[in-house]
Amino acid sequence: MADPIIAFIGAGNMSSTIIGGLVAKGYPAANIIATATRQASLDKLTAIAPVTTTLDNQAAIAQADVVVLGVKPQVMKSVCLTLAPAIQAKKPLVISLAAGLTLNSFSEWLGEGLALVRCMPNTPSLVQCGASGLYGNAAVSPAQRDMADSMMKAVGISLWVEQESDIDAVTAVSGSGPAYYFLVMEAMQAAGVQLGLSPEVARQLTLQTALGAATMASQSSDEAAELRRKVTSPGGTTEQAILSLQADGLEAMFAKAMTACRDRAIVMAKEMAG
Ligand SMILES: NC(=O)C1=CN([C@@H]2O[C@H](COP(=O)(O)OP(=O)(O)OC[C@H]3O[C@@H](n4cnc5c(N)ncnc54)[C@H](OP(=O)(O)O)[C@@H]3O)[C@@H](O)[C@H]2O)C=CC1
Ligand SMILES: O=C(O)[C@@H]1CCC=N1
Repeated sequence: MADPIIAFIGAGNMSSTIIGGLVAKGYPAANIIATATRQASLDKLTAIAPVTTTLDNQAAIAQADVVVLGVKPQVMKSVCLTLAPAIQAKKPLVISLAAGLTLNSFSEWLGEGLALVRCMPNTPSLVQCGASGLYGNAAVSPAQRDMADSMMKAVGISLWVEQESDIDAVTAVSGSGPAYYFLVMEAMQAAGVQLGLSPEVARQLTLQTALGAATMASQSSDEAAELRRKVTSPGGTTEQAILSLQADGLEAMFAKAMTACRDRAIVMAKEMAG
């Protein structure tokens, strides 16, 4: 099916970045409907993308081939219980963006027999540089799998994982990952200022360096470790920075942080199940 009608339930940070990315890529805005609880949120969305909006979730679902659940995990159960009759009547492909929440929970809340996909996207979808992990249940048809895949590929890369629990690892790597890079940028900018640069110069150099390093790493046949080696002259300046970061346990810090992220997804699933 070309350009299915997609209803986004929830028009917050994540939905609006996917919608903005889709429309910027040429997906017809007329085929996208978004809902929220506050009209102000919908007005904010239509300022970036001229999609159809409504405060009526049921009306949105009645027209949809794909329903994207973009509300916070904490309210997902209560929202799903109210959506269940409309979803069972229309039987669209249902895609959850929520961290943690399992396909089993969605089957309990929405009823059995639905094609369900868990998608873990990230906010760089807004600039078509998103990275999404997807996992679907057995009811997802090949055509629906293509729909989910095409939707997320329009805003970046989209990879299917082999088991549902892998989505929690995807959350730790790419779902939450942009925040780690933003934190590194904040730290580099602040350190640049401490070393005497103006905030604006430190900011521009930090951002361009992040962009340059990411672009180079994604276009090069060299692994990141080899690219790093090429910057690091023996006895030179970079070596001192890298030795300092490693002595302070950077790798262990990332392993611990990302395990905490993955574990939080598992705990959220348990807290919000039932
Ligand atoms: N932010 C991120 O980087 C990522 C988020 N996610 C997942 O995406 C989901 C959304 O997160 P995020 O966008 O950050 O959250 P936000 O709080 O920014 O957005 C949530 C949206 O849900 C809307 N909403 C709440 N209740 C209802 C309802 N009953 N009917 C319709 N809309 C409703 C809110 O409406 P209103 O605006 O009117 O309050 C709001 O627009 C979460 O499950 C999260 O785990 C996944 C990957 C990355
Ligand atoms: O922090 C969160 O819970 C969401 C999911 C991944 C990114 N943001």
